[in-house]
Amino acid sequence: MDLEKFYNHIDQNQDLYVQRLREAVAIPSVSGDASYRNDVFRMGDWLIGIFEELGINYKAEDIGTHELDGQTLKLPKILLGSYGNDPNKKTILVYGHYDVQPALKEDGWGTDPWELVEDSQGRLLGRGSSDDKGPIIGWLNTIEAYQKLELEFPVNLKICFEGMEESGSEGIDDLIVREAKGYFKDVDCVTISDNYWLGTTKPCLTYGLRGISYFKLTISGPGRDLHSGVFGGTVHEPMTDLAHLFSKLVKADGHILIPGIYDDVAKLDETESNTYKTIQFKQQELHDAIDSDNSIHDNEIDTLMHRWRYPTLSLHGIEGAFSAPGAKTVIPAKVIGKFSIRTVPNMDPDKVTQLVTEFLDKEFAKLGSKNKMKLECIHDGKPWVANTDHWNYVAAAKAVEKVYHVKPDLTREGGSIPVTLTFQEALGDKNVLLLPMGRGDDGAHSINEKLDRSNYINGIKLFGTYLHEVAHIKTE
Ligand SMILES: C[C@H](N)C(=O)N[C@@H](Cc1c[nH]cn1)C(=O)O
Ligand SMILES: [Zn+2]
Ligand SMILES: [Zn+2]
Repeated sequence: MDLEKFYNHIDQNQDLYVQRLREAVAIPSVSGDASYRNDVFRMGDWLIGIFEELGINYKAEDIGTHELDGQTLKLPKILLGSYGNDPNKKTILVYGHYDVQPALKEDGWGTDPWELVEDSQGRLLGRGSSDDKGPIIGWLNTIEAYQKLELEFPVNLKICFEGMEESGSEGIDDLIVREAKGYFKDVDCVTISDNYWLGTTKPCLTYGLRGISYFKLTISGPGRDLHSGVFGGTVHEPMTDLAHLFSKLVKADGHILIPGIYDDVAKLDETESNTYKTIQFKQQELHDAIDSDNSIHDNEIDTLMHRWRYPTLSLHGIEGAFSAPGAKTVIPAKVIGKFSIRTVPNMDPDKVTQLVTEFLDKEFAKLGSKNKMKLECIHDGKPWVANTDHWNYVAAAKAVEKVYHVKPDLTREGGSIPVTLTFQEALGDKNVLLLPMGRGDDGAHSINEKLDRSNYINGIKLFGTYLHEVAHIKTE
């Protein structure tokens, strides 16, 4: 295959690809907010339109309903696509998600989050540009480029795009297990592009993810919100209890205070320790990505270890608390604290929930409060680490070298993609590769999320080259 011709074609079609991403970003497919559910459906339909244009066989799997914000809602369909069916070719499964995190202009976005805006530095700003609309559309652009150039597609491609990843991937595990010997039967390996380079200049292949256990801690007491001047000092205030409990979970330096939480964390051995020494990463890249220098650790290795191989606990928010500007003197009647624990090998989600429950029950009892406390784990997913000696990683490394003229770093990721381990296990220990498209400063989940035009375009080249390399690599 003439890769130069392939790359030229992609360069020449940049604007078409950007336009596609623009259309996708304009659909606010927020899975975690019931009021956007129709937009998540619309986003699925938009992708189906492209599947049809490209002649991808597909099924849109109905996976039932779930409860959200006190409503029973239909879950977004899981799109299963199939492109090519040649028994002499390898079969690669690509997974991605078409839902996004919430975004409000007033959170601090410089532009409308649902309008793709390209700035003077070639950054394509918009919610979902990097996580994960750019990458999933990247795969579809890759198929189109092969078609337009009338090149033989190098592999059989299976596609699995879901619309609930940002909200715990509800319903997908059952589908994967159910279809392991059906739709996913011939899959040789899995590739996921849903994470980011470590920094801003060097591409990487990612072989590990942290798990996540996400908790909802509800404290309720008074039957209604109260006037603090009239009732302050005479009632147990839910917010006071919650603030107290939050303060017991984690220290300011990030150390988790829940007894037993570190017990199962994999011990650091010399082999692993050595892997951190060669990674190209500078503290300054962390500071640039967070627009601040408030890092806990003062060196790169500790920073990476605390992102990849140690658990962390983050406090995310409080539902029901007064949060508007001004000075409302309210005592909220019910507050719901949200926090999550990023888990690492060899932690077990059920044990994490048990430890958190026992600890908070004990701490709440110490308060002597007449309020009620309820703890729920609303979703969890296990950590994952892969074997990087596999041909899947070798092919991807060759592709990176061809497109970026540099050997990729092998990295782990602090975030979570719960479905990764499900694929690996349900498909009979098939290798899974994370092949990121965007950069470490893309601001996924944050304000001003972006995907650099060069990452998007080179990412399409990378996907096409990777499939070409997979087709040619020896598998024994
Ligand atoms: C790494 C991936 N792009 C991602 O953002 N994953 C989310 C998954 C999640 C779990 N609960 C809510 N979202 C993440 O790591 O936060
Ligand atoms: Zn995400
Ligand atoms: Zn994602």
